[in-house]
Amino acid sequence: MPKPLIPSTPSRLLAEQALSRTAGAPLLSGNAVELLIDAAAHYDAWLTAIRGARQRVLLENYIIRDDEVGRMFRDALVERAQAGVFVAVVADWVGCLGQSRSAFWAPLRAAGGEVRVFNPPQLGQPLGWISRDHRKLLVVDGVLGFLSGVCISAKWLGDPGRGVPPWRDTGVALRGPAVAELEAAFAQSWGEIGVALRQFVPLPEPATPVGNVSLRLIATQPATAGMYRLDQLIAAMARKTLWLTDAYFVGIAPYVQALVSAARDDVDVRLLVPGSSDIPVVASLSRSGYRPLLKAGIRVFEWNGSMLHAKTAVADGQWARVGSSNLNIASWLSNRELDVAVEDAGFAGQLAAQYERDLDNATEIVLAPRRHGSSERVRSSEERPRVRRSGGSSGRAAAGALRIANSVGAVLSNRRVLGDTSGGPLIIGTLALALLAVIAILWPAWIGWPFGILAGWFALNLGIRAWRLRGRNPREADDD
Ligand SMILES: O=P(O)(O)OC[C@H](O)CO
Repeated sequence: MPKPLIPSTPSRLLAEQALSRTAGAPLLSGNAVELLIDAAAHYDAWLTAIRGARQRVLLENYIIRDDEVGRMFRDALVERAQAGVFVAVVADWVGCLGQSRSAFWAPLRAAGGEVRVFNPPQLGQPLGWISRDHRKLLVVDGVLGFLSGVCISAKWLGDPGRGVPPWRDTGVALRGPAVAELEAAFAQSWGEIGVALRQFVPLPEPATPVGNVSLRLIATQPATAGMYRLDQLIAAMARKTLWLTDAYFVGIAPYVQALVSAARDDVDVRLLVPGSSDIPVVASLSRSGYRPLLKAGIRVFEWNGSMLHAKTAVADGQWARVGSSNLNIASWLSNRELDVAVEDAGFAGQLAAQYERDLDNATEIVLAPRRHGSSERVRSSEERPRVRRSGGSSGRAAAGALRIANSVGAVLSNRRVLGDTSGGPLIIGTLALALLAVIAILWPAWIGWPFGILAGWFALNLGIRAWRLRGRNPREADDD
């Protein structure tokens, strides 16, 4: 019997306080939680919920693609809007870039539905595009809610015709008090883009709780870092096991250190990542971070299917996290994300069992001794099956760029000890800077022009921002 992650009173009260403050989210009891595995199960559950909506449908997703899946959702929303149901959709501008155009939503708007696009590029915010709405959320009638890693695109279903299996992804269906929090999270995104969400007639409280699961709903906004701090805290609190799954792992030093410390305390720490990613550059950056994990005794596995897109964690068979947050700096610090942290042995057990099933289709990465030379090399523990994958695109490259900058910055400022793991990003950084140096010496105008244009662009944006803020009192300006 594993020791529980959160022990009995009074340590429990202290642990709860730490978890609530860190996550910025209270513990909500009386919920029902259902685990959803892979996109087909999600799309079935989501479409059934939408088609059964009687009063309101709130949908927020990073990617909604104009393909057979996207159109199925749009048509279901149109049908509900025509029947008088309030339908509101938030889609992310970067996530949907090249996936769906404004015209895709014309039938829904014509039916009375409302669609808002999160954070398109705008003057006055030259770096504003970095912050994305990465949530995957659906709430129907204020009683049934979903959050997940799954976007709305046929890509998640694979391509049976070409032998591409479906992507591995994870989400949950929620009933109970958590659903009001989901609506509040949606209302916050909605209100950020335009006029606030209308008030709905409150539904009568069910006479008895719909379930007995306690959880925290963590709806992060840029720089609140609730999920980052919670991930660190869980690594510090785990006593027996910490099993992580992530699509775009780009470990930064403080988090890697938290995992290393847990492993050194004999916690069974495992990390499952894609073997074949839709964003190969991020996979390479993930790999370049394996060595310190392996050296500390953390077990790393690469999934052998088409693409592993899930973002989950399970600790000590007691605590489980599911949602949209990847283990990288883009998710932790600059996006709007939505995750649920469940404190329930039954649910955590289900997620742990799924983890073990996933490992059956994964290859362990190990440190193997070299024949000549001193250091060990990172390699697969076995011959791997070749799997076809479908293509993809994403802003997670920004996390990769940050990792390169992090490693190069560490060398230049001498501010942390670099393990031999930083070699990959350092080589990329070295080549990029050497290229820049050659261009600057031989063709200075090639550097001068872009620099001049960039400086001018920033000046223009800052000027516009200053102009908009003129005459406002400092408190209003702070709120902006
Ligand atoms: O950002 P994620 O983790 O939702 O991944 C979306 C990818 O861009 C899919 O190609």
